[in-house]
Amino acid sequence: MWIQIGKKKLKTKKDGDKVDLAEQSLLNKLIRHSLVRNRNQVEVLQRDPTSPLYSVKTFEELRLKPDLLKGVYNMGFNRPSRIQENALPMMLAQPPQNLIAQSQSGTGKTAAFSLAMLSHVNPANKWTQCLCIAPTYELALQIGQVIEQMGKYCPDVKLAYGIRGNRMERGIKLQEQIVIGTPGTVLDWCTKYRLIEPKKITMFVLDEADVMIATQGHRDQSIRIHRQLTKDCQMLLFSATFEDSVWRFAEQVVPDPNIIRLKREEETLDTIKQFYVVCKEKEDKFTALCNLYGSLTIAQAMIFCHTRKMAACGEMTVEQRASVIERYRNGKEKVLVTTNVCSRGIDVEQVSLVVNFDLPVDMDGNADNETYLHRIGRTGRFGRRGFAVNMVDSKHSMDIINQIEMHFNRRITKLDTSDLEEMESLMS
Ligand SMILES: Nc1ncnc2c1ncn2[C@@H]1O[C@H](COP(=O)(O)OP(=O)(O)OP(=O)(O)O)[C@@H](O)[C@H]1O
Repeated sequence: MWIQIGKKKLKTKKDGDKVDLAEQSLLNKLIRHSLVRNRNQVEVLQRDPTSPLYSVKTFEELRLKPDLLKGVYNMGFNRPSRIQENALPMMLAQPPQNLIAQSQSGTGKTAAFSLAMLSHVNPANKWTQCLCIAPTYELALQIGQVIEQMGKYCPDVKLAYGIRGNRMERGIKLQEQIVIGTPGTVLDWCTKYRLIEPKKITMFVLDEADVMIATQGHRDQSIRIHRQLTKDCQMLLFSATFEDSVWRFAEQVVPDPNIIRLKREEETLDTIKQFYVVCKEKEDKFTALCNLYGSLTIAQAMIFCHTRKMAACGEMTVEQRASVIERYRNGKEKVLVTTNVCSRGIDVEQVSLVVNFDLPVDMDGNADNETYLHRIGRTGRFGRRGFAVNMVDSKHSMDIINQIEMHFNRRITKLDTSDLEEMESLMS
């Protein structure tokens, strides 16, 4: 496979499919180099008052503990983003305050609530104090990795993963102060296995809170966990999207919350350029994809399909799926073909292209605007540039593009993938 970086064209694999380590290392260096350029872009955005990455405060001014400050700087963060600057003081206030918070994809929500949990726990107490639940196994794993990285200099704070396959001995209470997991397993840990004492939980975080509320299975399990907590337990709900009905429900469930909410026109990121390609037949979508690859410098891409069969991940176990994502995260795979299971939260900074091979639709065949936003948000992470390309192969899919444009009041530009010059100028 050939990959183009700037004017350089590099072969990633030698004949016989063996990776040349020196070549690979040079490749990684060049990829990193292009990311360094992007980092400067982040600096610029963080000083632009209209950017969601903008903040007036430093991490020091957010009064983080020294060990956490070390962790944050060790991750390469210089300044907080807007959501971090606004949400952290609310999450750390005394007496504790509830929060429902919305911020665009890739603007540092995970980092914000991870910092809140790490700041909140008392490491001397050897029982679970913070519970965080997320909709998928891979997202729970990813959040756990962020907490581990950030908490690198807090050796007494421990974390347990409440995910499928992580078997624990029944009845023996966990000593880990933080548990991150999916709702089904965490519920089992609270009720069936009694590993967690729900009355001792003082911070409860729902990531991707809208989907946790709107999807029936998740909602029932989350509510059952919530019912066992005390009334004083602090509740923190985060997502990039909240449909109106979901927002109303959240406000009913969360007592007296602080609220951080975006206006509809603020939900999309300017750094992600959105296009659609008209394809006469289904097969044309493959040609369009090849053309995109032929003319773009794509570090990594994510391609979304409707069905697991189409994405060829139907037969995978959650562990297999997680290991594929890990390979992708480490740059060992350049393309991830997936269904909606990876539409939310997955954070891989090198993703420069998202393709909606099949457009996101709801049960009634209408545009699923929230899923659309989460899918395209897999690129353009923390101020980076990204491209989102939608394949349109019918009148119905054109209608969906129009619905999405109207919903976010954003233009999605037509792209002719057979016209290389036009592509270059539009996508530069
Ligand atoms: N203050 C910061 N400075 C630099 N990078 C940051 C900062 N905060 C977060 N990041 C990085 O930005 C990327 C996106 O952050 P994160 O995953 O927390 O976003 P998110 O808002 O939770 O995204 P999503 O809506 O997709 O779940 C991550 O790679 C993270 O390490």
